[in-house]
Amino acid sequence: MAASRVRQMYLTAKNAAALDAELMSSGGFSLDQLMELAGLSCAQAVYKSYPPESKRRVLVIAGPGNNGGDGLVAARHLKLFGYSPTVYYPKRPNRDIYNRLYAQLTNLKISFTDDIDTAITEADQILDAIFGFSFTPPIRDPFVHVIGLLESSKKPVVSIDIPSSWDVDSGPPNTGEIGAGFVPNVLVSLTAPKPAARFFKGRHFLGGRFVSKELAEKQGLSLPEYPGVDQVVELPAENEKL
Ligand SMILES: NC(=O)C1=CN([C@@H]2O[C@H](COP(=O)(O)OP(=O)(O)OC[C@H]3O[C@@H](n4cnc5c(N)ncnc54)[C@H](O)[C@@H]3O)[C@@H](O)[C@H]2O)[C@H](O)CC1
Ligand SMILES: [K+]
Repeated sequence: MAASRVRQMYLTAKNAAALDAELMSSGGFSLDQLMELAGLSCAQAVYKSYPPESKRRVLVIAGPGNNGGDGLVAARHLKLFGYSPTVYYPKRPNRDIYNRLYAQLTNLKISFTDDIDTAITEADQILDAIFGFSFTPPIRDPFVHVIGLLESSKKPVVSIDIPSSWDVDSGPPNTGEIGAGFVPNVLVSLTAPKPAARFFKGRHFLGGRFVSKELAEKQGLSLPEYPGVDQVVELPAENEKL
């Protein structure tokens, strides 16, 4: 009898990128679809963590890649859920998908800001959509300044896929490096948690409900069931897994 492969929950940076590519090739998904589901998951996780009655002013900090795109999608859903999102998007690549998301947000009268210092001061909470699984340290400007502000701010932060500035596979930066003091309150892992999530102690959701049982099996992934129609499932805290 063939030995069965041990299935685990974590996806390295390399495997996350490969799975993403597979979803968009043999999986038949378009990037727009995946990003829409990813961003909707993140908006739902924000809603479950900080309902709009208490923390309405959400600052979405969007980076230059698809993590930033997830943040733009989330901003649109957050507006529809009753929040007042503002977006800081300092590096906007001229790509069709991002241009369309930008148009959707401006049509909903979601404001964009260039003043990150004031925006953080005025926000009730922050959605960190700066970097995801393609981040490679060390961090470059203007995000060095932004991460520094997030380190010193006491505002609650929800991070998409990884806490930005953390290495996807090895976790938080070393003491003294940029981001060493950046500890978000909530993490929304997409598809599957990345190894850095092992170091995360706050509320942890899984989103990106687009992997079939067969594909999970093929990838050696063990993923939890999503409840009902939810786009997120809450995972046990790291210390509860011990
Ligand atoms: N299947 C899924 O789970 C899906 C996840 N999605 C999201 O996409 C990101 C990964 O997106 P990608 O475009 O590959 O990369 P990033 O957004 O992580 O960032 C790339 C971007 O950042 C720049 N960059 C990299 N390192 C640095 C640095 N040290 N300093 C400054 N800038 C840096 C790089 O040049 C690029 O411009 C994944 O995490 C999910 O959030 C998809 O939306 C859907 C499918
Ligand atoms: K992030």
